[in-house]
Amino acid sequence: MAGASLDRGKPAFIAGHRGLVGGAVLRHFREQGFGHLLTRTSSELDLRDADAVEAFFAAERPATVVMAAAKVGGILANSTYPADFLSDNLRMQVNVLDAAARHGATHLLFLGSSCIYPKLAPQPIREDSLLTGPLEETNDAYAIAKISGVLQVQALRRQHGVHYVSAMPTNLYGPGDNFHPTHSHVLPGLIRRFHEAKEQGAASVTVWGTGTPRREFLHVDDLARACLFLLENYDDPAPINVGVGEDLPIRELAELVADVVGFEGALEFDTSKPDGTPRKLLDVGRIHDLGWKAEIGLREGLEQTYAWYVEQLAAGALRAA
Ligand SMILES: NC(=O)C1=CN([C@@H]2O[C@H](COP(=O)(O)OP(=O)(O)OC[C@H]3O[C@@H](n4cnc5c(N)ncnc54)[C@H](OP(=O)(O)O)[C@@H]3O)[C@@H](O)[C@H]2O)C=CC1
Ligand SMILES: C[C@H]1O[C@H](OP(=O)(O)OP(=O)(O)OC[C@H]2O[C@@H](n3cnc4c(=O)[nH]c(N)nc43)[C@H](O)[C@@H]2O)[C@@H](O)[C@@H](O)C1=O
Repeated sequence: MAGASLDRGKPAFIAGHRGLVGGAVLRHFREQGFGHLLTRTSSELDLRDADAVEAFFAAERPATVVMAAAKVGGILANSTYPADFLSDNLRMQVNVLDAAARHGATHLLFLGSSCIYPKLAPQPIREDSLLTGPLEETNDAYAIAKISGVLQVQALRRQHGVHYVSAMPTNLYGPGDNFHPTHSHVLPGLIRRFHEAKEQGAASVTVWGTGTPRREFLHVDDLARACLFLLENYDDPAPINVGVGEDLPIRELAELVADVVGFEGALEFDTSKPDGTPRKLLDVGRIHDLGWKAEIGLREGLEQTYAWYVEQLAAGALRAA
């Protein structure tokens, strides 16, 4: 279904603009001529605080909202802090989506994640797999919060006639990522570990799990393009997948990162760490049919991200995580 027209001159709120996704969306929206972009850091506006969110929307009245603020982390962070991942994300979503509808935001994009689908969903995963089976245990709390967001978008559309939509991106990477040694996702985690091993002349690098799970990786600049594309061209209650349509085993990903970083030692696998879901490849047929496709190849995206990481490290400008 085509999107209802969005006015790029009206105020647009990018929630989570200092994060991986929000940062890329902000850059893209600036380039695309948005005239009035609203941003707040979490210390300026804690989105878990309902009164503060209400006051912000009442004062600023954004017409468009991209909900890219969330408590986010890799497999270990998700499985260690499930209570925080559930309640922080529920609070932020409920506050932002309800206030948006109450204060006249006509367009909103809610970002979910491919982990909302059942652990053993048929591959590639279609949008209609949602709620057809048990979730992956390492991220079930986060997934339930995200599924509630999808339902909230659908309920607000039904009750208030707003043009709110939900996108389900696959695993993301790129400039602005969180490179924390234990709480990050696999790609930034490995970039950092291989880089440090190269610098220290280490003989081997440890990769978590067995190396057999398969994952798909989308560059965040591709996702940012998809976010605007969907706000302008998609107006449907069903969530829509955003991915590349190709995946690879973690072992091959690790070999690729080692090659890009220039680490020539051995790989070891720590099987005491969780593997997570065995495979998570999105079916991207629906978004392809609408006319959007990923453009940045994994090797090219990795080289660009590694160059960015080295530059930020030298400048002491990597985000605190
Ligand atoms: N990274 C990935 O691989 C994937 C991400 N996604 C989704 O994309 C969205 C963004 O993720 P990503 O950019 O990676 O996450 P990041 O951790 O990079 O950024 C999250 C942002 O959320 C903001 N935030 C967190 N807590 C609060 C709070 N209490 N109040 C206000 N703002 C807050 C932070 O703001 P501040 O910096 O000011 O503290 C931060 O900039 C999430 O919904 C996530 O589920 C989906 C699939 C994969
Ligand atoms: C985006 C997505 O992200 C998470 O799910 P995940 O796909 O399992 O993400 P991950 O990137 O953390 O791991 C992918 C695979 O890689 C392996 N792995 C190897 N070495 C490292 C490593 O060094 N760090 C990490 N994190 N993983 C490693 C790891 O063992 C696993 O097999 C959820 O939080 C979920 O909620 C979510 O939305």
